Amino acid sequence: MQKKLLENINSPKDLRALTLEDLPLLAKELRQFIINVVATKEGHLGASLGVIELTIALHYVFNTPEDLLIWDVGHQAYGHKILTGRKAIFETNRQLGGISGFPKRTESEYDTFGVGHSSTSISAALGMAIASKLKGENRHHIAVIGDASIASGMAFEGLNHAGVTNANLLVILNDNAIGIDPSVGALKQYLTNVKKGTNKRNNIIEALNFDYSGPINGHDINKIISELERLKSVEGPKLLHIITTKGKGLKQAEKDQVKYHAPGKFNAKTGDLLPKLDLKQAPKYQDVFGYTILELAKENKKIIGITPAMPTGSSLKYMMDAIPERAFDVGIAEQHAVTLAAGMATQGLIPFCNIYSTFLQRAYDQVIHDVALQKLPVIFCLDRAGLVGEDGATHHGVFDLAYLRCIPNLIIFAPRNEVELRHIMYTAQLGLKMPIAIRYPRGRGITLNWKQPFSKIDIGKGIQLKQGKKLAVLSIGSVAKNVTEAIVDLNVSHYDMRFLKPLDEALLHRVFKEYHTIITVEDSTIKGGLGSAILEFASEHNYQNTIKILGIPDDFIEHGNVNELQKLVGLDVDSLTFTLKQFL
Ligand SMILES: Cc1ncc(C[n+]2csc(CCOP(=O)(O)OP(=O)(O)O)c2C)c(N)n1
Ligand SMILES: CC(=O)[C@@H](O)[C@H](O)COP(=O)(O)O
Ligand SMILES: [Mg+2]
Repeated sequence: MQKKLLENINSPKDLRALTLEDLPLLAKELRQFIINVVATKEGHLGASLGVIELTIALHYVFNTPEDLLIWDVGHQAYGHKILTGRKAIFETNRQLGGISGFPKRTESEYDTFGVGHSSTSISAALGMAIASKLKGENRHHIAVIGDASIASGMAFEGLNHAGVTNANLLVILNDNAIGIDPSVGALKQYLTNVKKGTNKRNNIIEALNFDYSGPINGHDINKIISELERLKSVEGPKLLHIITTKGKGLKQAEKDQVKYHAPGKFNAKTGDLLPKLDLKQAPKYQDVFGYTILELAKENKKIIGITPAMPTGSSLKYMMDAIPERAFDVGIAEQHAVTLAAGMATQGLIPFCNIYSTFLQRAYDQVIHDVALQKLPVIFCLDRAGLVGEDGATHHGVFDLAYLRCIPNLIIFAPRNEVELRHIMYTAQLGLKMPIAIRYPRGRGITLNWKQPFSKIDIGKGIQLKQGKKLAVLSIGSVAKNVTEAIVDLNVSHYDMRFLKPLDEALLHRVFKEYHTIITVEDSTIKGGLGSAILEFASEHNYQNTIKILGIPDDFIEHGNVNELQKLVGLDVDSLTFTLKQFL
């Protein structure tokens, strides 16, 4: 009978008791374990399958958690979670109340740093290494970072600093030549040349004062272990370059690496994706963006599309395929994406800069300093706004309304459905004299016949969706759908504000005069968003109405599916009905 290894491993101590000869079998079991769970529970797949050997080797060679291991982004850390005491609860991955899909400090002492947004690992590991030195503690600090993530500005900042320290820092560059979509940029070309052996003499890592080793085969567990053992005694900053295959061990995942980054449910035995029910469904917002920008760009030659590393996720891919000279994937470089768009806008181009709401947080200064301050008409399309679901606290797009509202010269719009998204994209490219941020949610909308003729939206105008007597509900964005359902049997008015900025003050004066009670609803933090704007309006105009703000509480919201999370924060249909009834 074949030995079973994984079932007896509850911590890296158990792993270290195995012989070197055992490790390939363990790798096989660990891979299968991940495949089996992700096939039914969903999650990120390819990245974890690609680092199975590395994960085992790291916990085998280093004395974790005493030695500090940091996974960049963390979507590749499933093997790490399973080997560090979370095997039995791995089935709860990304589910409400279950473990997080990313390393999280409160979850395990092996998760030394909370991650989710990319390219933070080198800075964090360097910080820890400097701290260890100052405290007189002798330990290793290891950052594992992918080829797409290391191309980000923040990773370079970390490397640049580390190179003038003698910190005990090991950076492992996991090079699989792909991010979510194929990696881009000159660094990718450079790494390809290193792999081919044509660039050995001109090593930018060594130029940054790092001890460089590699590239080595990241699936050869013995080789990695012996290299890690050697590096343990090398002083100062060092970088090990390993070559891996994303999705390693599952044929389809190796072949279609984009799809199997996070494939949804699939057959664990065959690897085939489970067929989706062939229902007539409303489109995903991202697709409405993708098809609409392409449609507009065919007519308006000034339109440019920009995405920082999310061509598939944002659906800018459609334009990249059709008009490659005017659609750019700039890699994981949100700051650059924004300022690039600003530069283009100075020259009369019309850039649509599509960034997930959560990732725009990284380019906040660029939005203020490079775009709004200069009143440059960049069109920001903020996808994945609101609660995104299973990715959880690191990825919810719930701060955008608050962090954007305080910026002068910026129009802020949230479509309540896909048709409104189309119309505002059309409106924005007609020649706004200032920037606009359009924020819309993850997932599908509500309109089957979404491809309606374009029509211009009046900037700063809200609309009334329902007339009632007892109170007024003001909502913004796609949460309007929940409000509409929640008030079917209630005698209340409902207004879609559409614009957070400029506010429709004429509409608000009418509402404040007609209704004593006003309830605001937004799928964004209640600190600083629509509700706050309405309170400010009331205060400025000395209105004494009762105002209740509904939205995301002042807390970080965990992972779970969107319906569960909406319930948790009181934004689902039943909760809204219940709350509104209290005010009738
Ligand atoms: C700041 C930021 N931008 C974008 C993302 C979305 N994202 C998650 S993983 C990923 C690709 C990472 O590629 P790489 O570093 O090569 O790791 P791999 O998936 O290949 O292991 C991207 C773009 C993110 N997590 N953080
Ligand atoms: C790890 C990461 O940041 C991405 O893979 C993210 O999970 C993508 O989110 P979407 O599935 O919403 O595109
Ligand atoms: Mg990669």
